[in-house]
Amino acid sequence: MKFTKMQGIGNDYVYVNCFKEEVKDPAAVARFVSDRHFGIGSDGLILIRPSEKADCTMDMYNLDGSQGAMCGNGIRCVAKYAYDYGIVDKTDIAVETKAGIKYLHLTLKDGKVSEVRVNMGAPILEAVKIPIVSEKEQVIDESLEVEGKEYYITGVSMGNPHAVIFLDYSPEELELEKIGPSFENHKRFPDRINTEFVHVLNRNTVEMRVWERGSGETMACGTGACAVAVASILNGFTEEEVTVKLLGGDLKIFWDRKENLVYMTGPATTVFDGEIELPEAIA
Ligand SMILES: N[C@H](CCC[C@H](N)C(=O)O)C(=O)O
Repeated sequence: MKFTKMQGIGNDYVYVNCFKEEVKDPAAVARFVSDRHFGIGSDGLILIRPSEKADCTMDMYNLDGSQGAMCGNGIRCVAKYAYDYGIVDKTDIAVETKAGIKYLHLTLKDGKVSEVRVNMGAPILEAVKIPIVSEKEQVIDESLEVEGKEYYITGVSMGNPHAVIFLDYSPEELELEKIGPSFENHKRFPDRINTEFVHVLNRNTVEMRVWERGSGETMACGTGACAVAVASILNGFTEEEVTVKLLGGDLKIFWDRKENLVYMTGPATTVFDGEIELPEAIA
């Protein structure tokens, strides 16, 4: 199977061009290729497939084989891939996802994609649509007990579910691998959840770490950064333009409250092209 390894501020996936390749069992292939010792090593698998309604379709699978509806760092790389590998010959691109069609703009420098701006659509705040079990219609700064400790979460979906927690200290002090799974699998999250731990630095800047549903801690999460910016604005901590500092780099998020649309701007990088022999059982 031919693939391209790409990363968006360190959130790395194996990309397969399904205009040319066929992947019969994406969940199993995701688990195999993601393994950093027996496979290629990645946060998951992204299939780039034809679409009837857009320039292409993005299907995203986490490291554990579960499918996510949307992937922010991933969709920037899909747009760059589509341009670089000739699926499109324009810089305004539409990508179909399970969270609807997303519209992207590629910025070129010396003919190369240097930055990608994504219209991520409207944030979803209704608890039942995230989903998060709650008595209230929205989950804003709501208490959640995890392993006997009380945290306060703000729930936002960007097509995939997020619980945002604000700390008054740097998230680098957290032992994420210890507490992450307890959030991910908490009974109040029927579809599991991506959890972001945030420290507000000023009215336009926050720093965060993320424990992703199905992938564990990643260097960055685009939809997570959008959820963090929305939660920061809802809680009155920042302005509508927020620089989100993640382990792998920064993303610029703008929540246009008038249009109720979230824009994410960041890089997309191709690491290498490769070919891998899949085990017979999943080939
Ligand atoms: N890393 C991705 C998000 C993956 C979300 C996935 N973990 C799920 O929702 O199951 C991003 O850049 O948005």
